[in-house]
Amino acid sequence: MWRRRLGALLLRSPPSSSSAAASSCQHHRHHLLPSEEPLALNRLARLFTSQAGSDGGNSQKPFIAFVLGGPGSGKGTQCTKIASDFGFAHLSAGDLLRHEIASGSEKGELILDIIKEGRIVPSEITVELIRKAMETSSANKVLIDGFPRCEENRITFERIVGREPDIVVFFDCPEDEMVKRLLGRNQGRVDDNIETIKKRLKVFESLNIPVVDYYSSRGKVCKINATGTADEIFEAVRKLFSSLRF
Ligand SMILES: Nc1ncnc2c1ncn2[C@@H]1O[C@H](COP(=O)(O)OP(=O)(O)OP(=O)(O)O)[C@@H](O)[C@H]1O
Ligand SMILES: O=c1ccn([C@@H]2O[C@H](COP(=O)(O)O)[C@@H](O)[C@H]2O)c(=O)[nH]1
Ligand SMILES: [Mg+2]
Repeated sequence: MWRRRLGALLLRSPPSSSSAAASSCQHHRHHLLPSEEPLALNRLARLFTSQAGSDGGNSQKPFIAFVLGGPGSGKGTQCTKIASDFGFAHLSAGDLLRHEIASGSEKGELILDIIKEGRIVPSEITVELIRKAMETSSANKVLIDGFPRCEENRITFERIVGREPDIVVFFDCPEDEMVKRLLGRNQGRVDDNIETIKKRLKVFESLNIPVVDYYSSRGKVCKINATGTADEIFEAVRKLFSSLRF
């Protein structure tokens, strides 16, 4: 009850952005500019949002940002910059799956077949890889890049990890730009060919957008205009992350 009332008190508008790569964000409890925080309220907030454990208060739950956007929208590129400037651990679901393929496991063979087709790997497999990576990293702020891909992914994450993200960053990019970027990526990915790209775009529209809509309805989505250079886009990203309290 207290926490709910406090949450309502803490809602603030994010700063506005006039840059080309602007962001539009919804209200949520982490949008606090330190300069705007009344001290007492800030202290109360920390008291109520910290997850003190048996170690005397050091075991806080990590701040989780899901990073979504179409194939080639620049999620990986921007996550690298966020990790370096804001100290986040960067967990890319696609990279975890490709790592499993490279391990030569039986599961890896199944994953490879699915990725070649641009389809979605069974939720239990991906969530288990993410859960283990989160446990290993023990970071207090985590970017989960390219996940959840569908509602079932989302529900499985929330069930197994027992958390919702604190924020969802959505990179909004036109299809023709995404296709151009993917065809020029040149990293030898089995899914960077026009046939698979078309399938990935369809899966994105039909299964991933509903996840963005779900989190939008929960006030958690910050949409970033993902056109322009990577540095221009990062200016909008930097403004967003600078406004967060984590
Ligand atoms: N703003 C940009 N302008 C032009 N090229 C870009 C931009 N951002 C990233 N790229 C390039 O586009 C390609 C795709 O970018 P990136 O890998 O970051 O996208 P992604 O969203 O992670 O894609 P995927 O979903 O396939 O993993 C890369 O070759 C990257 O260098
Ligand atoms: O949560 C996920 C993430 C990825 N996949 C599969 O991997 C490829 C590549 O993912 P990228 O994020 O583009 O690196 C994707 O097309 C899916 O086939 C997945 O199933 N679940
Ligand atoms: Mg990527």
